[in-house]
Amino acid sequence: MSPLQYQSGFGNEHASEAHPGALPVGRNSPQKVALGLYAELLSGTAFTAPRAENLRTWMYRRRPSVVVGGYRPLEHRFLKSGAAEGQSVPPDPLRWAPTAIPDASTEPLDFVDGLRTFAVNGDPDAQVGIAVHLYLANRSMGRRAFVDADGELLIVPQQGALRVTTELGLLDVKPGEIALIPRGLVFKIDVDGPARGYVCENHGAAFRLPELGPIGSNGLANPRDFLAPVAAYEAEEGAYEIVKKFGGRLWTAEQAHTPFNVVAWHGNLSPYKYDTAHFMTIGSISFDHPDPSIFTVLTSPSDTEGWANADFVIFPPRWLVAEDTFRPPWYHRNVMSEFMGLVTGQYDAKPEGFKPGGASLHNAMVPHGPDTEAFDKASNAPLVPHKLDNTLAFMFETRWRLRPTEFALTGGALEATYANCWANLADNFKN
Ligand SMILES: O=C(O)Cc1cc(O)ccc1O
Ligand SMILES: [Fe+2]
Repeated sequence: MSPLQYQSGFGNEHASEAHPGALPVGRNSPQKVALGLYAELLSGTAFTAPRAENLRTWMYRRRPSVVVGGYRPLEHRFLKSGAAEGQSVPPDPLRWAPTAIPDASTEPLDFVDGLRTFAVNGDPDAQVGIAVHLYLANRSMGRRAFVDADGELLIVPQQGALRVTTELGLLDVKPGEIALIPRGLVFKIDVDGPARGYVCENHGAAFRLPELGPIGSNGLANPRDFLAPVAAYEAEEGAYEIVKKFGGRLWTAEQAHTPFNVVAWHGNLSPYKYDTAHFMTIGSISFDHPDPSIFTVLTSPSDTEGWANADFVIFPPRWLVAEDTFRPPWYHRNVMSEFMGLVTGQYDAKPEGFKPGGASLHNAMVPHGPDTEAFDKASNAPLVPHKLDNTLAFMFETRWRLRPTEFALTGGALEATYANCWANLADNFKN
């Protein structure tokens, strides 16, 4: 397959047409759209949201989205939303081993079937909070499409490449890259083998790039490295199943034609892919371990400045050069709640116990930090420049306590003995 084409720039007013002349010029809704198309507006923010935050896109398509059969409930045992669907959470640190991707011959799973919610907070009806899911997929969605009215989806592949088909075009996304799918945009995910990864379903304000403050006008995730699709539509005739997440539940409807029938579009509400290898990482060049906010790729603000509904933070390959410094993360308790995953390699605070495809949750005010092995090693390591390489961990950090789901607590991956990783931290006090 030849590489896909993209348009670059986070939040840009993108414009793309798969047929010349399909995009109206100088207006959005002409009396008759060119080429017999219908105009349809997708609004990701209230019409009257401030201009700097306003998100909307105009689509010019072969049939508008109203042409769909009625929705019926669709059961999904493992998909949960909002704090109310979480379990009461113990004030312990929690960690999970990787969940295996089932074999396609015994348990066929597409991206939607394979969603396993691990932790929830907030309430999708109140547009607050997040849900953290794992996905396990061993087959393509094919003629099945998904649309999430409850939130935007930040997808972090850990194993297996994804072909993401959206109303606005195609994205190829592989481990090390992420995809961002706006709330309400129809998409499907096809795979070419077993696939696994993490999803942050964001019920709150759309993810955006963080302010840079004194860092200046460049750095961290640069806007131009976010790639939006170009317009593309499916030519094949035939029906689709449309699965919609709406009010914490799944619904299914039959549509006699493809939802991927947008011939042209323009606007600033679009899906993106982003390669974390392009993240310009900043760190200490003197001493001390800085706060992990320096690794923020995207942030979803809450109504209180600085207290994010969700931050997406990565721990990519980087140099450690700080002098007279304990270089891994410090021991700490945080009012924010920290859900972590590992795409590849090792995480310096937990070199052995935290595995790619696994996860950890350090909820509000739950103490955590380097395990005994990491503490001993880092306390005695020569402080020469050291490259942390071949690694990618990440964190979904949120101001609201994350409640694990029943699946997370009883599905078999929870480590009963996680807290033992600190048990041998001795009292070394000498007076
Ligand atoms: O707990 C963690 O491993 C995440 C984390 C990393 C870091 O460098 C500083 C603080 C923090 O919470
Ligand atoms: Fe932490």
